[in-house]
Amino acid sequence: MSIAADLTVEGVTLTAGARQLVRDVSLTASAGEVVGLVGPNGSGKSSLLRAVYRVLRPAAGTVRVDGADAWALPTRQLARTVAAVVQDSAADFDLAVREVVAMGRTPHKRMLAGDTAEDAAVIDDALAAVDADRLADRPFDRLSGGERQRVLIARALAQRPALLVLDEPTNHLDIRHQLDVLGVLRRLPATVLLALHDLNLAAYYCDRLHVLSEGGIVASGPPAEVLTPALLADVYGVVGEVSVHPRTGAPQVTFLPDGR
Ligand SMILES: Nc1ncnc2c1ncn2[C@@H]1O[C@H](COP(=O)(O)OP(=O)(O)OP(=O)(O)O)[C@@H](O)[C@H]1O
Repeated sequence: MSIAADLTVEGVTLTAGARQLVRDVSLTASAGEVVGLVGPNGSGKSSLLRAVYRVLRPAAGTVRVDGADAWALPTRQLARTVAAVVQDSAADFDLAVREVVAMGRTPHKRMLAGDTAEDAAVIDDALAAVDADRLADRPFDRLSGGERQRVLIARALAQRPALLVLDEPTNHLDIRHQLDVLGVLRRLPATVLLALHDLNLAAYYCDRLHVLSEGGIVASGPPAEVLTPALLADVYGVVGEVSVHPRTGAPQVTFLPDGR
């Protein structure tokens, strides 16, 4: 298995009953890239991510991971390759934090095998990466929203995936933990596809962005090419200025709430 996988989404259409959630979407994330999905509420980001981590089967189109049809891979092979951190997962585990993170090792183990020293080290690393080492023995279901989110990210890291898919991973996190988590994702060898609402964080941490609007992709490319005042007006209906931050070199969006 590669350390980082190539993701190719081609012509994907997603439906729920008669409703079309996403239509004819194509996008790529190359090995090792951090690729952001941005767009207004209801534009189809979560739905598209669900098709990639194999929860919502495309009505048309394909999702390929290193060339293989993700929807045809054996479950165990998929779990060794792709990890997901989803929105408001109904993860009410009656488990300690460390046990939740240890679940990330399951795809790599034989049935009923215990944790090896290597598993223990990977779990320790994952906990430390999200500043959750101090939470290791706490019951997961008593954690705060942000603490839970960090533990679920640690579980995904412990899976050592070649493709990591995250839906709003900074949700619930304070600013320091937002920056820390995105920094960790940035440094991973894996390919990362994530939905983000904060355009300044997306601009700083993502190599490329795909902008979704009403179920379709309306712009794709490096943040500096994609995030323009015209796009902010067209897609979000807001007035914003975009400058290059003098120290980070990343595009920085300033919103002008009253259009001034
Ligand atoms: N199972 C479903 N049945 C009907 N409509 C659905 C279903 N799942 C999603 N939708 C609709 O599809 C559209 C896209 O939803 P999705 O959750 O993908 O958007 P999103 O871009 O992730 O939004 P947000 O930024 O609010 O999280 C929305 O209009 C949503 O109401």
